[in-house]
Amino acid sequence: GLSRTEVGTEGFIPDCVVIENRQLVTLCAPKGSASMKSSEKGVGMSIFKFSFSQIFGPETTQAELFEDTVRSQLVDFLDGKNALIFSYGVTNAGKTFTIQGTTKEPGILPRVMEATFHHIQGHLYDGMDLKPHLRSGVQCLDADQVKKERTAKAAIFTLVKEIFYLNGCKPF
Ligand SMILES: Nc1ncnc2c1ncn2[C@@H]1O[C@H](COP(=O)(O)OP(=O)(O)OP(=O)(O)O)[C@@H](O)[C@H]1O
Repeated sequence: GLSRTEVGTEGFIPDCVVIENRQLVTLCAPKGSASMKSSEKGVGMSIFKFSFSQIFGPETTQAELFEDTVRSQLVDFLDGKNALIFSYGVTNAGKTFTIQGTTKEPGILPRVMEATFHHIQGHLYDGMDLKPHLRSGVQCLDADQVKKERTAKAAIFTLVKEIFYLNGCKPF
């Protein structure tokens, strides 16, 4: 399999994190660490192996991760099925980077949004008489209720514009 060692990546000590293959990671306690000292005394272990259904190494691009992990869930979601995608890990592990990403390297969330809106293009309902209700219901509004919704929407847009002005940003 692909054997590679994390070297030079911020925060990793060489040989501490070894991606053995697409399914297996070995973690070795660093020299002098508490785990290493206890294992030398015969308490606990200094090497841990973790297996996963698929490991994506540091060379993985946001686009590759999206295609290999999210795309099929997104296709099912657009077909009406439920899907849950979450990131989990210690602080600084890269959760925000993976989900949100950056302008240059957008993560899962903006990619899902783009694909979703692309998918429903031309099918958007721009009437104001249907309102989402609770988890998956829809409320049909009468003329008076529609008027209230329009007023509330206008108020929100005004508020957002004010916030943009206050922050010195261009309004949309
Ligand atoms: N795959 C990656 N490629 C390049 N840089 C990354 C990657 N993953 C994370 N980083 C960088 O590592 C740093 C920590 O990542 P991030 O903020 O996403 O961690 P986090 O798990 O969300 O942390 P916290 O739990 O503290 O919010 C950031 O500067 C981020 O840009």
